[in-house]
Amino acid sequence: MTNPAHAGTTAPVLEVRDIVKTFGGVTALGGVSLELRPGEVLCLAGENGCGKSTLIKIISGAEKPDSGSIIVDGEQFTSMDTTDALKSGIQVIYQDFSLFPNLTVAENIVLTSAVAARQRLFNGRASRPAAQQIVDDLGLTLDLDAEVSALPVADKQLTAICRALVHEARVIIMDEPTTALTQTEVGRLFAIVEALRARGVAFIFVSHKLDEVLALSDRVAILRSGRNVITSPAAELDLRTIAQHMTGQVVDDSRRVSELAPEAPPVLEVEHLTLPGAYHDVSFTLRRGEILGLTGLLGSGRTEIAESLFGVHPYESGTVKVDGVPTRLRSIDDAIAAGVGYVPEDRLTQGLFLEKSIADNMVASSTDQHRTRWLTLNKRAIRRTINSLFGRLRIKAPNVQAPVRSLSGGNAQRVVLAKWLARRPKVLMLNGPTVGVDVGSKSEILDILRAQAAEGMGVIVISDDAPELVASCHRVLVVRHGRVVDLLEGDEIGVESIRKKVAA
Ligand SMILES: Nc1ncnc2c1ncn2[C@@H]1O[C@H](COP(=O)(O)OP(=O)(O)OP(=O)(O)O)[C@@H](O)[C@H]1O
Repeated sequence: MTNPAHAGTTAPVLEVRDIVKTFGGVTALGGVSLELRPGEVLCLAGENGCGKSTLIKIISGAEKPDSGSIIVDGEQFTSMDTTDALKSGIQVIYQDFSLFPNLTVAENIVLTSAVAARQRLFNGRASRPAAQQIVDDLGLTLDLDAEVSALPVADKQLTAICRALVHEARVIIMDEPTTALTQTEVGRLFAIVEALRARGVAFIFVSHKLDEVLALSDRVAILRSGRNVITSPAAELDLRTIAQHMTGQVVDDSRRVSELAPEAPPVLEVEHLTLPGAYHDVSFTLRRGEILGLTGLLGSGRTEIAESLFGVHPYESGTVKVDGVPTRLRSIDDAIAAGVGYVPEDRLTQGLFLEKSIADNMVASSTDQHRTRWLTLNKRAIRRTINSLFGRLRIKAPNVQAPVRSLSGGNAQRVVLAKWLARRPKVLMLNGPTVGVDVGSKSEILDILRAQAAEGMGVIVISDDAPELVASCHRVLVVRHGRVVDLLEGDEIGVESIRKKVAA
């Protein structure tokens, strides 16, 4: 959707010229340029590790470039610090929103501007009128006195947007803004973005959910390996073309599920599983070699079901059999011992040792699977597993010894996936396996799951990404208000049918 009032006619509010940034031997940005006009929405897209976050950090003063310049309203900076960026009206809303959980909404909205103005004493009460004005101005219903820790994710995001506006933001950069939102909340966010751009606020969206951001963006800038590939009006691009520019190759997102052997035995049998307040009377069977989708809106109970099967929040009643053996999953240890694995949604905070190497992280929880028959560590097998997973998951890093902390978000996610694959569980559940992962890698990750299933693993993909479910799942369970309400099979599985069932 273009904004004729602003597009192309006015001077840029932000220009980035020939930015170069290296980390040790890695070139994160090899001379990137961009420009952004008032009221414009630019989507910044590219594969994991192509340099998006590094560019954002440089624009917001969190990192210094090796060379290049940033021009805000005609004023040139060779590098900015965070205060320069704030004063120039550049605001970044990261995925975690960087809010203070124990402060109220009003205090959070006003706090950064107080810090930027170097106020020594912050008066929380005095913050209320300024916060109220912004909230009213946007027509939001946000409880200013609520403590941020108690807010749903969408309201936290709105708080972060209001905070950006206190400081007269002229450019708001949003990192994966729609990841944790329901469709209704995405609609509400986009309406706010539309209202703000009409007032001349410009946006950069960094997102892997391209279909969503395409609907809102004027232009799309694509980076590949730290360089500009193309910047083009959104109306002239479709998802397939974007994927091609991002990866440099044709991406296959078609439905590809193998024929299940008629005699494939069940690997997981769940009957009448109930956890009051979360889900009720859930029954299903997963067969060896099968990829089963578990879908539903955020809050439908889909995650809680998986977490119970992994022993995180044990179920209260019902029965579970793994490989035909009745199993009580009271703890994570029980689940792991039974051969059940779970790749959680919030991967970065769960289960990675950031200071340790990729290799160490990959095999951290699979030493038992890598022993010789004399029970000593089988170093050769470990090396083989590490090198094979490093290659198959195309982890972008100089080598397997690089610390996980130095990886881009999407690449760190692959390490978590590698860690679980190294264990070779009987049942692997993955929550949002490709959230935050670029289109090319998404298709590769689905290929890897297909290959694991073909070797006999039972795979459960918990996801609200309909195309991903269609591409990979033999059957799809739909969960609503804590109950399984539908089971889609064969030809019934399509993007529209899944979306309809989920929203019904
Ligand atoms: N602090 C750092 N030390 C070493 N290398 C780094 C550091 N920060 C980024 N890199 C490297 O720079 C490259 C670009 O990373 P960046 O985080 O900007 O990618 P990205 O496009 O945001 O990826 P994603 O979509 O996965 O978040 C990657 O190869 C990454 O490993």
